[in-house]
Amino acid sequence: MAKINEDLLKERKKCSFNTAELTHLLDGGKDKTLERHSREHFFLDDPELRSKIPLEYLSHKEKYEEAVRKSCILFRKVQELQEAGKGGIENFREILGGQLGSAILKDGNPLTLHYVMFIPTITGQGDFEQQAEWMHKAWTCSIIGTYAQTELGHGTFIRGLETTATYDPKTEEFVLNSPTLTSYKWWPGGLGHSANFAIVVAQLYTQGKCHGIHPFIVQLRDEETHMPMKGIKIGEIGCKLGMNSTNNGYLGFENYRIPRTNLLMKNNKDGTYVKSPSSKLTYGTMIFVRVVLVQDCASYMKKAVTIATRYSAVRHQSEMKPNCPEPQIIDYVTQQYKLFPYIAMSFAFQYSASWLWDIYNNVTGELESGQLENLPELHALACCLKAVGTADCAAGVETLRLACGGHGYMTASNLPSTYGLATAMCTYEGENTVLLLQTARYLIKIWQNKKNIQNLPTVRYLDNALFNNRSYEKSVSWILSALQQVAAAKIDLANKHINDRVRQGKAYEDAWNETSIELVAAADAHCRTFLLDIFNLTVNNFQSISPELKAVLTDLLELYAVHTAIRMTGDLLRFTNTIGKDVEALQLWLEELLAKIRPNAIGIVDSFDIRDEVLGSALGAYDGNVYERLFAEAQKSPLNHEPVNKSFGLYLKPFLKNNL
Ligand SMILES: CCCCC/C=C\C/C=C\C/C=C\C/C=C\C/C=C\CCCCC(=O)SCCNC(=O)CCNC(=O)[C@H](O)C(C)(C)COP(=O)(O)OP(=O)(O)OC[C@H]1O[C@@H](n2cnc3c(N)ncnc32)[C@H](O)[C@@H]1OP(=O)(O)O
Ligand SMILES: Cc1cc2nc3c(=O)[nH]c(=O)nc-3n(C[C@H](O)[C@H](O)[C@H](O)COP(=O)(O)OP(=O)(O)OC[C@H]3O[C@@H](n4cnc5c(N)ncnc54)[C@H](O)[C@@H]3O)c2cc1C
Repeated sequence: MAKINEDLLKERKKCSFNTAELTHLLDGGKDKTLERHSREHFFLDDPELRSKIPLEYLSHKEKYEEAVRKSCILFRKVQELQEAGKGGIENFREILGGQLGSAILKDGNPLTLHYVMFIPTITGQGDFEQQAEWMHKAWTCSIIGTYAQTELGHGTFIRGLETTATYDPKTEEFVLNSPTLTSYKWWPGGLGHSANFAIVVAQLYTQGKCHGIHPFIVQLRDEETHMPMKGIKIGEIGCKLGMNSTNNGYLGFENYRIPRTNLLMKNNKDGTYVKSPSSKLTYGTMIFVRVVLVQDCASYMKKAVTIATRYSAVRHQSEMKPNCPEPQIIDYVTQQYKLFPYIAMSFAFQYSASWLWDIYNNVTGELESGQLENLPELHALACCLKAVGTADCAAGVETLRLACGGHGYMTASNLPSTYGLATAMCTYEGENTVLLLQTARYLIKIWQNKKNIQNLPTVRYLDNALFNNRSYEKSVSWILSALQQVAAAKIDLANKHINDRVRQGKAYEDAWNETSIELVAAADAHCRTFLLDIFNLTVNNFQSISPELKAVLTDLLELYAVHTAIRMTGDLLRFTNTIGKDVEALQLWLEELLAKIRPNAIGIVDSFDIRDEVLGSALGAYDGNVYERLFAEAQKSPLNHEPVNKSFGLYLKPFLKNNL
């Protein structure tokens, strides 16, 4: 084992709590930690899953080929675990998103959509016979699928998709067509050259009538040769900001025929076209992915904040006092302000993600028995948590990269590619503004009709929050109550402005659009009250943890609360009876909390227990040997493999001669 950096050794001695206790708490128990370790060992210690050359130095094509190689091994290994009875959702969570997946495939996995959307859509939308026909092939990976919904012309407005599936009663087939350039499918992961099947979302036509969008199972490529099927035009969409191994593709159809039975029929039981009880049931896979993405936000944030916090303990810079040694940069309070709120935020997102996952499972259970009443609340919550979680995560990763100064800009820090993964989440699975407007739509409806509100756990606070008006106290409960009042006031005001505009003669839709900046802000505030509420409830409910750990979690909870409140200072002053002096008190409380967390900062990020291979960072490794690792990474540059590059003879030398 490498020698541990002296600063980190000192930091670890300062820690006031048992880091293993926090690790177990975060994992859900010691058994779960051991399970995770064994899973990490199974994947990360497999030499086949390592790359010989860092990805950054490969061409676009080579990156893809290496990603396919690794994805196949990953999937084979997941199947081995399933067969050995060691299966479970955690395996998928870890290798598809989260930490293991992004450690092994830093720039994305071209086969992810198979498990994340193809299989869930067959399960959620297929009838019994269809599941019997397709699930075995999909589970055993005899076929690899993707989810082809977005088109060149439409991603958000899916009712506007243009791909057509027209029923031909003579042959009992659907005929798929891409009538325009804008109707080409565009974006689906793995569609370019990896998948041989896809769920294709298309407008269903029977007897000249359009019945709206429906999902179909479509074969794209020959199962033996992988050549595109006749009538299928397919390829990759090209280079992106990040995720360059995910093989996002395009797809067009020319009179491409598929059997009638490939229309997913869970909601059309007798095989003839019957309108489903809610057209939104077709959107179920999107809810599922939004729910799991919130967990990924916590994972990426933990990873980035571990890297930046360890680096900040090792890095020394400037003089705080004349003639004193250069301090660790973690001792600058501005630096603490860049780091510690994101440590706290990781907890907030983990706890809310876990609540959301439970609510999701309850509601999907109800949907199976035809109960739809709780779907709108789930949809509204999943939309805002996905939007706020991914936005905070991307902004957090960028702040943490900046906190690492120049070295944070190196790919060897692993912060740039983590940002690439995080910022993509803000767009895919529903663009964030659009999702916040979905939440706002729900909140406005609730505001206009509060009859049933006490049965709706995520919004029942709105019943009386408008009049909270509590005077300032230094407590989380005061901040929560103030945030709830802000959310209620924002919803109330947006509702009033919509109504005013309608009264002035505007169409409701125009009034909505003119009020939409306020609506987005209302949804954002509502989401932040939920995040704080759940963090607070979770910490308060921990019964059997040590007082030392409880104290640390309380510090983090308070920091999250105060940080949120300070970010919303204008709203507090505007919508609650907070006054200038209270804001000053909040600021002092924030500074007090940063100082309290400072001695435990390294202990807390150590408790995240993220292996060096997962961090993938010269700046964040457990041993803190930052400079040695940066130097070693530089040696991997192909330019350093020869003393003189051929460009010298070709260009530089003649250029230098010409300038003589
Ligand atoms: C087999 C084992 C599997 C295990 C896997 C386990 C774990 C996986 C773990 C980890 C993986 C983690 C992460 C994954 C990692 C990497 C991911 C890599 C790649 C990501 C792939 C990304 C894929 C995509 O992007 S797919 C495309 C997604 N597209 C969108 O999201 C489009 C967004 N647009 C929409 O959703 C809609 O069009 C809209 C904006 C909502 C508008 O729709 P519209 O019909 O116009 O609706 P309208 O506004 O009129 O509202 C009508 C009404 O419906 C309600 N509504 C809307 N949507 C829903 C919904 N989804 N559910 C319920 N209800 C909905 C809406 O509120 C309105 O209601 P009302 O009239 O007001 O009552
Ligand atoms: C990395 C990545 C992977 C993806 N993978 C897949 C995949 O596997 N399968 C798939 O089908 N798709 C996939 N997508 C597509 C993705 O789901 C869409 O890009 C996303 O839903 C956003 O839609 P859009 O591109 O049409 O954006 P647009 O809707 O065109 O957004 C552009 C701007 O318009 C605004 N806007 C649009 N509508 C409204 C509105 N109603 N009100 C207010 N503002 C509005 C948005 O806020 C945004 O600012 C992927 C995308 C990315 C980036």
